[in-house]
Amino acid sequence: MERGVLGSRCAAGAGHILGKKSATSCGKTTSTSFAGSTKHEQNLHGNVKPLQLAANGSSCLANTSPVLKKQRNLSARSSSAEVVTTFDDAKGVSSSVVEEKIGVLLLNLGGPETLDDVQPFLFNLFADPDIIRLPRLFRFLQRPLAKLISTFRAPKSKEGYASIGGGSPLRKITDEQANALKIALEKKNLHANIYVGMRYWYPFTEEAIDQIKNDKITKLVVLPLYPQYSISTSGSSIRVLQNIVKEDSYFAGLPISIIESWYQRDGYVKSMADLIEKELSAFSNPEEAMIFFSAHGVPLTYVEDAGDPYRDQMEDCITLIMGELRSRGILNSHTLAYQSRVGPVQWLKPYTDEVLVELGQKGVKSLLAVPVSFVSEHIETLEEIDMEYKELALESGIENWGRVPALGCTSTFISDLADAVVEALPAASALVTRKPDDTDSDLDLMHYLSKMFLGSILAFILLLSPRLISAFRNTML
Ligand SMILES: C=CC1=C(C)c2cc3[nH]c(cc4nc(cc5[nH]c(cc1n2)c(C)c5CCC(=O)O)C(CCC(=O)O)=C4C)c(C)c3C=C
Ligand SMILES: [Fe+2]
Repeated sequence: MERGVLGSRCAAGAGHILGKKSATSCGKTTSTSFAGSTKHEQNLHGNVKPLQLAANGSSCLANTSPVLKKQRNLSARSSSAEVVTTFDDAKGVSSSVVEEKIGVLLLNLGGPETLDDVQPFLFNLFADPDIIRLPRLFRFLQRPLAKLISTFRAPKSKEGYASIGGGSPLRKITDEQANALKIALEKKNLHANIYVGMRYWYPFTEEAIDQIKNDKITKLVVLPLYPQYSISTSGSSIRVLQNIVKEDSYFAGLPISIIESWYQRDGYVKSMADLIEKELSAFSNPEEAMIFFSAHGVPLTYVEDAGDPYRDQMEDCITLIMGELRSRGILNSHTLAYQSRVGPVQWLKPYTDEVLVELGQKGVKSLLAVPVSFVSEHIETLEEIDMEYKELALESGIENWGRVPALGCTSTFISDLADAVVEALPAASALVTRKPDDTDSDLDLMHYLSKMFLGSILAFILLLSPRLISAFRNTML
């Protein structure tokens, strides 16, 4: 992992842990279980799943088929300590108090905070095997390739970040959401520590996970801040956790419940519909405006070859939001397109930029853009949609342009996320892990050395070859 100033920001990461004192100041409820037995309630909540590792240690979440069911509403369990009643031989019943410390880990992408952070941030992103999926045989190229792509991509990305104030707002917004979630949970009588773990920048997921261990959390709910599941987003962050669970006995025994996706929750759907309804009313002829859902894309192979449920979930999400709007008598036309493609491969279609031009040519005059794959403002809303796509739309003949803001800390939305956490808690169970054996570590060392060797040769060749570089630049930018 590449870090801007190594070590110096770790303290900032620790600042993202909210409510460390809560465990001592909360109420109790009683639950009864027989000594030694743990109740595993797997798949109880539709999309809430205790994480399981396959026997080969790889994730079985990536190929999870989309879960399109509505979540069941289970009653809230508000506790930070529970009385465990055990049957003590023939003597009778004895009780002991086990302190429960609940943690909620919010997973997000992270973004560069300054322009100097852009290249190392991009390196971390492209070094992720869930972002650039190389065949196993070529995995040794991952880091040299990440170095190369991040170096070439950085100037363009920097321009984007410069135009939105010199850095990503993601950290600040995610911290605000974490605070708001903590308060919403407290209102529901659940006291929890909230941790923020970013995949590619500070505070890194690994830092948050360290802190969870230091705080001796006894039950953890993992909540990716992406409404829909993709291998490249929630999947990638969950993999970081899985890898730690494999190595660490504390995490191997920690009851964890992972909320894989939550776009189908009523609270989210209604909050999105509220925002759309409000923004539509700003048009002089609201009923004429087309609702234009723009989702972040993924390469087509993710969906077609790797079984990523992202596209199915996205389409289902749009159907649910439109259903809610129709039930309110809002009958506007709508469409879905995918934005932000990177590199030479085919991404999910249709592409946002192409659809905007077509709509303009077809005579659409009013358009409301709705970013739908993310719940915070970020470079792709503030720069790509608000600047690039708006300009393209206006050039293409669209006259009236509007954009729905990201949900951010909207109270109905945060309150629903809090409900999702409460509902996920009973499903928490220890993860199934496999300890690496000695042969694995020998192989790992050989693998690592050969990777380093071949990777260095390749980086050397590529960096010395101007023709290759200019061909590469033409495809990546
Ligand atoms: C659901 C959301 C996202 C998916 C899916 C996703 C996939 C994905 N992204 C890239 C490449 C880049 N993403 C970048 C920024 C970025 N991506 C998301 C969300 C999803 N990405 C967000 C919220 C952000 C912005 C963070 C911020 O700082 O505000 C970038 C960097 C910006 C740029 O240069 O455009 C890149 C690059 C790939 C390759 C991918 C799927 C494989
Ligand atoms: Fe992205």
